[in-house]
Amino acid sequence: MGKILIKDCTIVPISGPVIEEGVIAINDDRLHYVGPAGGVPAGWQADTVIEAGDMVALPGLVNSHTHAAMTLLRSFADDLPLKQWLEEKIWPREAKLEREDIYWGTKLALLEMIRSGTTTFADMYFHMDAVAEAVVEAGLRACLSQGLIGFQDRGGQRLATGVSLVKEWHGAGDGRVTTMLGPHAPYTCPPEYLTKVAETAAGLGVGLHIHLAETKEEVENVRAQYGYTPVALAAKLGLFELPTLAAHCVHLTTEEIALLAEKKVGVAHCPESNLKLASGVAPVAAMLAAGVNVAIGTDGAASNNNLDMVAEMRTCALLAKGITGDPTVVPAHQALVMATLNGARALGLEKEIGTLEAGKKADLILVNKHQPHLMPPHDVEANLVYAARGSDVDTVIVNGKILMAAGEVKTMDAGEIYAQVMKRAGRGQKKFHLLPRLRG
Ligand SMILES: CSC[C@H]1O[C@@H](n2cnc3c(O)ncnc32)[C@H](O)[C@@H]1O
Ligand SMILES: [Zn+2]
Repeated sequence: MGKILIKDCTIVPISGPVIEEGVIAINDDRLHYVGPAGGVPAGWQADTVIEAGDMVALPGLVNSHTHAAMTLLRSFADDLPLKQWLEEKIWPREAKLEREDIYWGTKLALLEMIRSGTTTFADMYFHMDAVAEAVVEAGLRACLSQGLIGFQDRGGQRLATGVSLVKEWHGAGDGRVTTMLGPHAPYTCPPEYLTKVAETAAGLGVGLHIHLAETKEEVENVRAQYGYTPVALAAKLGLFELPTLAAHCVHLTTEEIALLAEKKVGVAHCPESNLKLASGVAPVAAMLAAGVNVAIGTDGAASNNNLDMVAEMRTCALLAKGITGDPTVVPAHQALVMATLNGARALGLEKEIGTLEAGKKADLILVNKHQPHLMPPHDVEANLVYAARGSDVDTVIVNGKILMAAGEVKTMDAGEIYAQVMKRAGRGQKKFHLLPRLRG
């Protein structure tokens, strides 16, 4: 790690106004100084100097809801509604995935995330020890939950696996890995099981990561079966007494929005997945107005179909305007806050990451602004949200370590990952052919 000095960049700290010709000093894993040139203490000597005159620095993006290893199922099942997509395509294929498949699918996801500026993500899937291993190796930060399905007779066994993940991996990778328990959804976890999971999480001192109110059908079915909507059921069972990260929250009443705000539930808004599965459009403007902590997630690459948080920010802002008929909702700064600080808060990490401030962990990205589609920079934040692309990210630093410099990922072998994924993704289905130039 050591000392890194980033010189002459435009800084978007999120916590305050944009700083032109700024300087960022990093000391091991933390930000030592963020501000105008001249503010670095005299005699402070860097081991690495990054000349960043062409760059915009901002906090690393936080993908608040994904299933990383679903990169293996990218373009495997498209143009279907959620229930059919899950029941007829995804779950039968997932049942055949082995631990090593998930490890390599996650590696591919991490490579995609690093290259598009995500430094932290919340993940819910199976074989999460393999995910944790991949995260520790790649250098990213992640909040990991074993996905728990309570129906069938293996709910107890799955919960035990989730508990082991917490005990064995919480704090791993110099604190970069944190954990939660991940009850999948009220339609796959009966109330007694949700209660048991919540009690277990309380005992472990961790939060919950759950899919909630994603489709109209879910709301109607859960209400018909249990007498409560998904949000009301989760509240009644005490889930919201714990830190809860709720993915989607598309179909909500005004009362439920107020409840999510009161209980400080972190909402992972996944606009592109919701659009593609035609699940609906989450009431983001209303949630923000009511004080709900709304973050942004991509969901998995099988429903998005990418993990590009720069694109997701843009979709989030545009969709909120389109659906309300009000162009003033979710302005650029708000979209950036959602993709950084709100994401950090939803994962319980707001004291450590989410803004560029001295004392916080050194998780940041540099975006190359010297490109035709980012000129002129009348408003840097607007350019980042409305004009930038994930591929504009040049440099990624997590916990004070450079993971990507000048577009080159330092901690991963892309050729090996592509070869492994091509071998595993089509197993038992179809054969993929790897071009010679992609072979490891
Ligand atoms: C139990 S591990 C996670 C589980 O969630 C599935 N999944 C992926 N995307 C969605 C979504 O949008 N709604 C509900 N469930 C989803 C994934 O395939 C895994 O089985
Ligand atoms: Zn999901």
